[in-house]
Amino acid sequence: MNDLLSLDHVSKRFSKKQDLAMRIAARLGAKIQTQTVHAVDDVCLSVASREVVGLVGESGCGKSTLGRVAAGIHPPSEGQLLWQGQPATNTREAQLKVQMVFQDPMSSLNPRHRIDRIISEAPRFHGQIRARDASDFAADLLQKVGLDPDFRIRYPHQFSGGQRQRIAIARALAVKPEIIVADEAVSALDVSVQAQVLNLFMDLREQLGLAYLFISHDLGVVEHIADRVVIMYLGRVVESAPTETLFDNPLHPYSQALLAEVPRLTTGKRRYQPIKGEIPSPLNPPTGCHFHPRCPLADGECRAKQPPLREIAPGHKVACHKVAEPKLQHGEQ
Ligand SMILES: Nc1ncnc2c1ncn2[C@@H]1O[C@H](COP(=O)(O)OP(=O)(O)OP(=O)(O)O)[C@@H](O)[C@H]1O
Repeated sequence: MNDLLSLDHVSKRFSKKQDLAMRIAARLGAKIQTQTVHAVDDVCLSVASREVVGLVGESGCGKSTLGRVAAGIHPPSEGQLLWQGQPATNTREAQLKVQMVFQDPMSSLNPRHRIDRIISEAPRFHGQIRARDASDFAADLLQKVGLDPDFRIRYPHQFSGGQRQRIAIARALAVKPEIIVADEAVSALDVSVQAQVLNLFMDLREQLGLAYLFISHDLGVVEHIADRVVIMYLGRVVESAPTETLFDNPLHPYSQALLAEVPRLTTGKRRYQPIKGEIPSPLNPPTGCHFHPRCPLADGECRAKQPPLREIAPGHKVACHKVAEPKLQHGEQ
């Protein structure tokens, strides 16, 4: 498959906001050290045409930040974005090719604007449609996402959560993207509505040839929708594999622990130990392998050395000192 979007050794750091006490102390002349949050740390990730990549990990591991970097909302602190192999940051077209759908459509849809304005705003701004075509344009997109075209004259508060998420999807589609970054896009919806919106994502993939970076903490949803799964832990990718491979044979102790938390998924499969302890602070990440303080296999090497992400089978990459190198077949280099 040809990669559309690639994140090449991308890191994203934030300066931690100072709380009130720190700001007052700073005003009084105290020397306050700025703390740095290592939200995303040296991540390589790609999304191919029509591919659904599931991005999974506990809260705070950097999924949303990575999604925002992929969608061009946050510039990376290090590394770069490539669109079809070319640096993407300078071309407006490349930025429009990746659109984002968020968890809470109520806060991302302007409550004072009519739906036709919300949907047509970006393509009008970018000169893709004329003002007089905006209403028909919105009606057409509403139909594409399974809503009544007459809804275009209504306001966001007049819709249910599932309908608002469809409107957010229509707005994302308005600039003709090739990749949608869906950030916990079904997490706030009831289970039956979740299934409908997931089906809509899959229908749009068929109809429009879309690819997705699908961010979710819900492994059940990811198993259902993704072709490939990327597991993040404290800003780094720890494992990446085709979905079936990852669910049948997770290799990283963190991936195994995540799967152990979903009983339905482990039925009839190998049993793994659930994860213990809290995710450490990205302000002061552990040395070596970030997962070592919670890992049952950790030893001195894990505490001292960061494991590289190695390809141990075609398409299956893992960053763990304890996963053995694959044995070379006779005649292989
Ligand atoms: N704008 C920001 N300024 C400072 N710190 C931030 C900012 N955005 C995210 N962070 C921090 O970066 C880390 C990763 O956050 P992020 O939201 O990307 O994780 P996540 O895996 O998506 O978690 P969640 O599922 O809870 O959203 C967290 O420690 C978070 O507090």
